[in-house]
Amino acid sequence: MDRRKRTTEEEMKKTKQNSYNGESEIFASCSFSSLGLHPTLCDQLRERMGFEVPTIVQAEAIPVILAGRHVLVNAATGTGKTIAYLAPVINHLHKYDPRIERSAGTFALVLVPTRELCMQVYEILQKLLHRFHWIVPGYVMGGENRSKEKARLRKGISILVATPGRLLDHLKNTSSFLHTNLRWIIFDEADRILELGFGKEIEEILDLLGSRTNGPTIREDAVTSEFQRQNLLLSATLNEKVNHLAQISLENPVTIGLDGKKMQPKPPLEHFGSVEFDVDEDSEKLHKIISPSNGDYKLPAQLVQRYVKVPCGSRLVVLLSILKHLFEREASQKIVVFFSTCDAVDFHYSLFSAFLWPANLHPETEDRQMFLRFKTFQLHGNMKHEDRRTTFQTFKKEKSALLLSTDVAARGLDFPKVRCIIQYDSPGEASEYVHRVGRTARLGERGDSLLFLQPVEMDYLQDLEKHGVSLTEYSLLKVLDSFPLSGQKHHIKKFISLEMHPWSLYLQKALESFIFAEPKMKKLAKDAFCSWVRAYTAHRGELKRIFQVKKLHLGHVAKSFALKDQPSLVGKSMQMQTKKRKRDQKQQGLSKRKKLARKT
Ligand SMILES: Nc1ncnc2c1ncn2[C@@H]1O[C@H](COP(=O)(O)OP(=O)(O)OP(=O)(O)O)[C@@H](O)[C@H]1O
Repeated sequence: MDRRKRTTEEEMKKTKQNSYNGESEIFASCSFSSLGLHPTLCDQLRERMGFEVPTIVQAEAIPVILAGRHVLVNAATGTGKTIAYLAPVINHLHKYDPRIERSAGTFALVLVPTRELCMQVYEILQKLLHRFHWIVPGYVMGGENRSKEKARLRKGISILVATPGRLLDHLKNTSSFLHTNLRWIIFDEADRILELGFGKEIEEILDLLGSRTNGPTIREDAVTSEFQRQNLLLSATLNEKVNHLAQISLENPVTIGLDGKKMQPKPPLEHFGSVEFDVDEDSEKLHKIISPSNGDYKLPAQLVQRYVKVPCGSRLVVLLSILKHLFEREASQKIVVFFSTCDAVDFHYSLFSAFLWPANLHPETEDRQMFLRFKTFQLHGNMKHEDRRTTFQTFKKEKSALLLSTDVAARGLDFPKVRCIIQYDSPGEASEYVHRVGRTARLGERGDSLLFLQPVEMDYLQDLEKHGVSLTEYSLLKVLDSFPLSGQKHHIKKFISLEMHPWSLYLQKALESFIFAEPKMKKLAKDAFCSWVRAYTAHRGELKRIFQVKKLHLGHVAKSFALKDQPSLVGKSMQMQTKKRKRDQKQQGLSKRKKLARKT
């Protein structure tokens, strides 16, 4: 073992002893300077960012990264992974003598899955580099103006944050993009980058940058750095694909946050399709990596996780009632609601922004008031780039607001003070559940999450249990009982069903009348209905067994979009699915009847 390696391991041991002293589950009991960071950078962390001490993941990762090792970090959401990789990179760069210059091009590359995360990391970089003006931060990402990006790359960007598609585009087409000095490649939210289908782009990027550890022979046009390469991979959840990326990009990595988990030998080559590389005994030893499928996901300990069981036809009234209840109970708070499709976000956003209290409920007041009286924002991939950017920035600053979003906001985004996450449409993969709820309860703060499930979807709880995620039931009737009807108090018997609750019936009727009277809303509702059904059929693997469209009553699904009647499902595939569902239902009915006949 060389001296550098030994020192790193000793430092890690020391850090762990310091960190896990029982004082806090989030912060370490050491200082940033004791980790080896330069005093100016420590000042910067304290003065510009307000960070007095490192988090545990930072205390573990920073010395290892400073020592030049490749690293795989698996730590819970909101534990400070961004600083864990940015601080040591900046520390190294600011020490170069002579000082690095813009004209030397890019030294560090941070790859992220979404534009919002790209902006977020870039903004943190700007703050951190305030006193290091010679280290230039920059970003390239989908949706931005290519020629402006080219111009910025030509001038030189020392630390570049990028989404994979756009980066590859510049690597191939921007000849002035200088990366001969590249030393670090960092994959933030590594698993998501791969889930989004960027696997091929990533392999191509690694090849073009000459950074594939033992992949196919490096391409002739690949430019290798004069520096020793150091690659870092980070995520709160890992999967099989990350295993592969780790194998082709990390060399003898130090794993952080994977203690006690089962190590998995390198899988057979054919498993990864396009990738072929030689396996010898040494590399076999080097490339041992976690098998996350066997492990529990890490969730913030203080997060309170609940589920609510709601029949399909009552979903919308329950969502509106819960939101109203939560904001009235605590006026100043932020909530994020996750939906499965862009159309669903559009519909609910328009509805929440326009729906008024029904006129007959408060006849004494002349002006009808908004049903939900808090600022509402929407975020999804079909929005204009500029609108996405504005929403992201504004919601960040708001003290009290609601964000309706697709999974575009599920990863890495750090919206301060989000108090509650509602998963109105279930997330699918358990890892996605973990990231969605990870937008709250960040850095030891309080946080609640609520998962909507239909009675036919309850098995999903078992799927989450397999990953160590367990939820308790939310008591909904109390919330519904708290709404008055025309000034009368309704005395509800405890056993009344949700669908028959007077408040549910009343609100559903009001919503349906509202949608019926507004052609624009009706169109949005229909579109949302169709894409929701399509998304429901797209669940993969094990989850297909739980989320079966044929178990749904499409009339009730329509009700959840405040539609009185079920719209025709446009598109051939949908028509075929409906026919199949009806056929299946008929057959099920027949066999049930047969069974009954046999019994009696
Ligand atoms: N040492 C620190 N002291 C105080 N706050 C910190 C410290 N480090 C990071 N933070 C803050 O903690 C929050 C979470 O950090 P960050 O977004 O890096 O978490 P993460 O682990 O990357 O989360 P995710 O897995 O969701 O991407 C941010 O608001 C960040 O500013």
